[in-house]
Amino acid sequence: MSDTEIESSELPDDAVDPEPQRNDVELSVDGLVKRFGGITAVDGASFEVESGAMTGLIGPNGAGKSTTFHCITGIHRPDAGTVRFQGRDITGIRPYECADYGLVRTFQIAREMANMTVLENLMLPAQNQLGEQLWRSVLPFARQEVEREERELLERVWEVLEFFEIEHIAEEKAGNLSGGQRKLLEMARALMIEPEMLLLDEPFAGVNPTLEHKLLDHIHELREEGYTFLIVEHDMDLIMENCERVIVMHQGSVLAEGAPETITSNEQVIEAYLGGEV
Ligand SMILES: Nc1ncnc2c1ncn2[C@@H]1O[C@H](COP(=O)(O)OP(=O)(O)OP(=O)(O)O)[C@@H](O)[C@H]1O
Repeated sequence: MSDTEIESSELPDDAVDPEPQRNDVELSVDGLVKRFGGITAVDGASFEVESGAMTGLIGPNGAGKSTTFHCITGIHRPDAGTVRFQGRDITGIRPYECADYGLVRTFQIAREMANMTVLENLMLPAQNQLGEQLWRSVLPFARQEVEREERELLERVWEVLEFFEIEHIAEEKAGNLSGGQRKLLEMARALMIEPEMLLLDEPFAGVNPTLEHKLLDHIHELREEGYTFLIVEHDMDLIMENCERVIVMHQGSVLAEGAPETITSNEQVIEAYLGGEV
């Protein structure tokens, strides 16, 4: 036995996991509960997301998908349950801590960002980490460091712009973009934080078919590079065609989980969610 290994007999009983977490589980949600007054938005949801996979989270309106996203990324504090990212308990952490760990969700471009250019919008997420301290802008050595970091940041911005093929709109105000271009920008912003896992909330809403294909190509390309995706989306066909696994939420909990073909033939799903139309 190596120094780092611990015999299970040395562990307290409650530390012995009868089903140890597989290495390839990127995110696990266990018994998540979130209430708003008398409404239980998430009611004991449990699921796992595999590393490097594209997983779809679907369910009818009000099923609790967005609230689950908010609980995972620290926007809401869950009333019960645990969230683990890469094996680490991240339940109830702050959104910025979540991003620091590499778990990032896309955000709609806020109204105050609409007057900023695409370039400025991309600089912002990473800029918080740079040149913030006064001493760094005053001391000559630190100033050089800040300048170097800013140069690197700008290089990264252009890399991301090129990846999404939106260099031509770099100087455009975010408020003037089409719905599809905004979605590209939202994802580009998330990539600036250099995440390992991306949570996308309806990334294709309001996107025309051409841009939808482009966005999907980018997502697949990123997936091949090793990024993990969890996507909330209402377009069922799109999820079934593009995700390896699908989680179905209904009334705050997980009704079914599995490969797309098992989901479309699951009677409970057909009954409760698809209304018998599949
Ligand atoms: N901040 C809140 N305050 C009160 N109730 C809320 C709040 N957020 C969500 N809810 C309620 O919780 C339930 C789940 O909502 P949620 O938005 O998570 O569902 P959803 O599956 O994302 O729905 P949709 O597909 O329509 O976006 C709904 O009944 C909703 O009205």
